[in-house]
Amino acid sequence: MSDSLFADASQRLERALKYVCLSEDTTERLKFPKSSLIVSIPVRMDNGSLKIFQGYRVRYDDTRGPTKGGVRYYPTVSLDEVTSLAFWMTFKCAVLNLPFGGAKGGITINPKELSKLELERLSRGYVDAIADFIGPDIDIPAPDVYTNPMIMGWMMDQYSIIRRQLCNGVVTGKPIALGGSLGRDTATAMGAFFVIEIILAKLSQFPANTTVAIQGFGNAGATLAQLLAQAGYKVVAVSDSQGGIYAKNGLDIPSVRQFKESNKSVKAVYCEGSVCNIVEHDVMSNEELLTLDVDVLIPAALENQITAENAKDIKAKYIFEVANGPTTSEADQILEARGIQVIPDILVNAGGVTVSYFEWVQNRSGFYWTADEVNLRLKQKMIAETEEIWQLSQELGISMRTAAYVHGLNRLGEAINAKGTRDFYVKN
Ligand SMILES: NC(=O)C1=CN([C@@H]2O[C@H](COP(=O)(O)OP(=O)(O)OC[C@H]3O[C@@H](n4cnc5c(N)ncnc54)[C@H](OP(=O)(O)O)[C@@H]3O)[C@@H](O)[C@H]2O)C=CC1
Ligand SMILES: O=C(O)CCC(=O)C(=O)O
Repeated sequence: MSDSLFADASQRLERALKYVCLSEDTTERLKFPKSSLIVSIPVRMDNGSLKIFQGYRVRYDDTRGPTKGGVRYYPTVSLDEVTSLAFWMTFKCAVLNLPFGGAKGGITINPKELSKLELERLSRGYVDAIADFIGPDIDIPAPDVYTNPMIMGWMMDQYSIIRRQLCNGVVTGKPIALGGSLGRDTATAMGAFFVIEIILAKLSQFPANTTVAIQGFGNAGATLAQLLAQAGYKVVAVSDSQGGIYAKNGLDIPSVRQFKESNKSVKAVYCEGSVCNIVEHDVMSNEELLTLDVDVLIPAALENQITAENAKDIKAKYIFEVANGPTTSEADQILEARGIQVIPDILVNAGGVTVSYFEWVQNRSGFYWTADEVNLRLKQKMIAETEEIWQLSQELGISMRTAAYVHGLNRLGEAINAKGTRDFYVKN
């Protein structure tokens, strides 16, 4: 595996470029981020000490519109990771035909170690540091791993203070009371659910005969587990950062969610000495969950989970990538050779940014939609783009991942070409 996540991510672009007709200039542009910002964020801690945290924001490409993408708070966040996530956002927005380019942000921090007030100071400090880099028509942050609507509300408020006017379109995924959209909290999972339903129906894999394992039990993973269980799929395993649980006849997802809420983890070891309503189950590691004998595997936590080391041991027939970048490019080739279908992140998890787009539209128009309107529009978009990518994959005989990149590249390439070469800036 390449040491650089971005170098590995770029290989997907290289593969897809063989199937599109783009000029060399256009191709060259797509290989580099437009601009990258590294900031230091001083935070006064509750004990009076001052700590400096490192933050990032990368705007990858803005040809199709203002850049868009979440902000991650995680101990391993780096410029390389944020650049890769911004790259994926660029393709994701093109795949869903949203009028956005791609961006991402992050802070190297374990937010679980901060008090609520420290977290608020950190989030406001981050916006102070990146304020000239973002804006409703420039770059629009949103939630990602270990960030949430409360943090988005603080960020929007801080930006509005700096600009001395209410700017609720600068951030999406906000609390409803501050201009958030109904349905944004469930959108990533709901979008993934629509993709899973369409693809599995095409492959004659029906809910009652389908076992599912999900890695990651946060906003995306837990909501999707619930949607799948409600639809009759047998969700047999779930996990979080502490490890996983498995029940061969299926877990009762509402009980697991309730249990996690009060015990911080799904892992059964936390059951000891407390009342646990989860059906009888085994505990397992995250690594073990990935190689379970299930029909569907759903990585919904972090990148680089399925690698050249464990790809040969994967037993699932279908992988739906809810996490960004959970499969390395080496693993992709092993899985493809073994006939395991991988449905890629830039399609499967695109429900989140799609409803973020709806939120931005609602903020700009000042006219708010019902949850049914949001979910219906999300469903229409997810179905339409999934069908197109499926057709491309069938016609060209390529994987769903390469087909998704080709689909996005066609739109991106057309937009880059339409802008012209701008050569007069660089020649002479
Ligand atoms: N939220 C969104 O709108 C979107 C999210 N995504 C992607 O989906 C994935 C999950 O995001 P989201 O659900 O929002 O994030 P959350 O912060 O809500 O949840 C993250 C989950 O991952 C678990 N986790 C953290 N570290 C590890 C680890 N080392 N091994 C296994 N599990 C771990 C967490 O465990 P614990 O609960 O114990 O902390 C938690 O259950 C990410 O890849 C994100 O980029 C993609 C598109 C949109
Ligand atoms: O909602 C958004 O704008 C972006 C969500 C995100 O970060 C992602 O899709 O990975």
